Amino acid sequence: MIPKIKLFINGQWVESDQTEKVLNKANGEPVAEIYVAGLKEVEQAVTSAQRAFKREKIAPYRRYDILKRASELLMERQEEMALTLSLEVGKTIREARMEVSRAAQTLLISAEESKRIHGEIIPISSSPGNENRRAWTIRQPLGVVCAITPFNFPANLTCHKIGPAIAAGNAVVYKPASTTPIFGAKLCEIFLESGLPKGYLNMVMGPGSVVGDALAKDQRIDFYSFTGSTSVGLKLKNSVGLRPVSLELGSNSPTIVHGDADLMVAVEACTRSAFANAGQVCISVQRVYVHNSIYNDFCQQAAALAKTLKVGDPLDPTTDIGPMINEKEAIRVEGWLQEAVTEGAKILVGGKRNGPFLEPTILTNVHPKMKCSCQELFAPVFNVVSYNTIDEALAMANDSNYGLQAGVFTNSLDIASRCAEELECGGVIINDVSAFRADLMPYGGWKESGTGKEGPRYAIEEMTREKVVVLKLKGK
Ligand SMILES: NC(=O)c1ccc[n+]([C@@H]2O[C@H](COP(=O)([O-])OP(=O)(O)OC[C@H]3O[C@@H](n4cnc5c(N)ncnc54)[C@H](O)[C@@H]3O)[C@@H](O)[C@H]2O)c1
Ligand SMILES: O=C[C@H](O)CS(=O)(=O)O
Repeated sequence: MIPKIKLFINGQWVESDQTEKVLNKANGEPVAEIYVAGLKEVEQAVTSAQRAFKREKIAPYRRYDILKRASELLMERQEEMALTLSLEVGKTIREARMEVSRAAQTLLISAEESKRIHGEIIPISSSPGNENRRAWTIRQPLGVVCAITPFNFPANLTCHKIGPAIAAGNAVVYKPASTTPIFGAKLCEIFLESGLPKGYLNMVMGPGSVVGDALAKDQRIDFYSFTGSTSVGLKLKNSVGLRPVSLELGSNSPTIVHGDADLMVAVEACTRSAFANAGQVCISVQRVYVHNSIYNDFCQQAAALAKTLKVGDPLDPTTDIGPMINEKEAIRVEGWLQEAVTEGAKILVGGKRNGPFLEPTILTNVHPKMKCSCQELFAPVFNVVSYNTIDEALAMANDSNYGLQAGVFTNSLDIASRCAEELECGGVIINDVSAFRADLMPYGGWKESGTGKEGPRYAIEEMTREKVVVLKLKGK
């Protein structure tokens, strides 16, 4: 008997008129049944959040306690949560355990940041004629935050929204991806147990085109924190009007491997990272630019390493690569690979599909206008392209509609400094791949990779607003 998962509204578990199955992504078997929100439940969830926010403000020290406790409870349930992620996303159990511990860290960082939200004293009397005035700023929560998350990291990316939102004093209406909602429901259990007042967290599940659209249209929501594809993010931004929105969107991230790099370090990092989470990572290694002096060795070593990686049951601790989110996505990528080969690309290793499973694949002889290069692959595939000068590498890396993060392997400080300054993206990772992220660092894209920054401290800034207060003293 598979569990039936209810919506979470105003501290209560709520049924609706419709249900949908959540599938095990490796074998297609149902692992849970979720109640799907209708317009009525969406309305109730937003009402609950707004009433909670108006009913009581949670003092920062209590926000700290609640978030810290939630982090502890998440770690106490790590194995259960990792199994959930492995089943509903298809990520390997090793990756799933790692994600749960990162999510717990994200909540802990949010807890710590809840104690550091403050304004500043404005030296207003330094402006002539204002000697008898005093001024300061205060930073206040926005009110109701809508958190919409993608399928690929349902633990960490959800905690990157709910954690800062609560740390900042907001109430939350949360919509997980309809394909991977189970973790989110368990997170609501955790926040209930951690003492979060009812109504401060509400979860509605269901298709983005219905539930997501209804949330976008609800004028009572003060801020949207969206992570997902560029196309959906743009649609949401166009729906919400003047209300603030944070968009963490797509990418086709580059990594440059210069001739002076430590070859094996770069091969290991690029190859293992490109295939992590079956390549379904926004900052995944997709375009690798290698100096021509080491290009052949890089390709040979990367192909050899790729051949050793095990594709299979994500619950098997020896598996390196699980299935993609569904067979339709794997077929999309298979089509892109065939198109690339028709246009002259070479499959160095991999390329075969078995249902939702795709072999780790490396492409060479790729042209920048091929979909495998210029669009977001979001699959266990990466391209290797050679270059002669760093100018060429920078030009190719920047030749993208996206700009999330980039990696650069070099032992030259001058090359590293130049890349840091000239790469057009939100983050440059020196001597590691584009896919590096520490959860406390500022994180967010340029161009079509989005707007706004995550990382608890930065998300809190976006989920609060500053007000200046000026006091005129009675004096002379
Ligand atoms: N930049 C980042 O931090 C980051 C992180 C992870 C994933 N992503 C991106 O997410 C994408 C993959 O995730 P996905 O397939 O779940 O993305 P998606 O855009 O299909 O869905 C993301 C979320 O939006 C919801 N949604 C769909 N239509 C909506 C609408 N009309 N209104 C409101 N919400 C709607 C979905 O239900 C889901 O919860 C990739 O493009 C990836 O790059 C970005
Ligand atoms: O998919 C992109 C995410 O940002 C990955 S992570 O959870 O931040 O590592």
